[in-house]
Amino acid sequence: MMTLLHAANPSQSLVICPDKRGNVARFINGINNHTQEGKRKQNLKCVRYDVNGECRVLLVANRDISKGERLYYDYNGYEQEYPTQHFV
Ligand SMILES: C[S@@+](CC[C@H](N)C(=O)[O-])C[C@H]1O[C@@H](n2cnc3c(N)ncnc32)[C@H](O)[C@@H]1O
Repeated sequence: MMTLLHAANPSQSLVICPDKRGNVARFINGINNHTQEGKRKQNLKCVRYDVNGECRVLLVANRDISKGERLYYDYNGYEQEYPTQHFV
C-alpha cells in the first residue's frame, strides 16, 4: 500500500492498494531506498495527473532507459512501511 497524498481527512488521501486491482506495473521492481547505490537505480518516478476530474498516477522515466533494462521505482511513499533493505 502506498500513500501518495496525505490529507487531514483520510477520505481525501490518495492510496494505492494493489491487492484490489493491478496491471502490468506489477512487474516493476523496487529500489533499496536505504542505500545511495539503491537510490541510483531508480529510473521511474510517480507523477499525479488530473484526467477529466479523476486522479491518475503515472510512472514516468526520470532518465533515458535502454531496451531490456529493468524498471525500478521507490515502493515507499510517505509511510516508509515497505521493507526494502534486502532488495538487490
Ligand atoms: C511488484 S513485484 C516486482 C516484480 C517482480 N520482481 C517480478 O519479477 O515479477 C514485487 C515483489 O518483487 C520483489 N522485488 C521487487 N523489487 C525487488 C528487488 N529490487 N530485489 C529483490 N526483490 C524485489 C519483492 O518480493 C516484491 O514483493
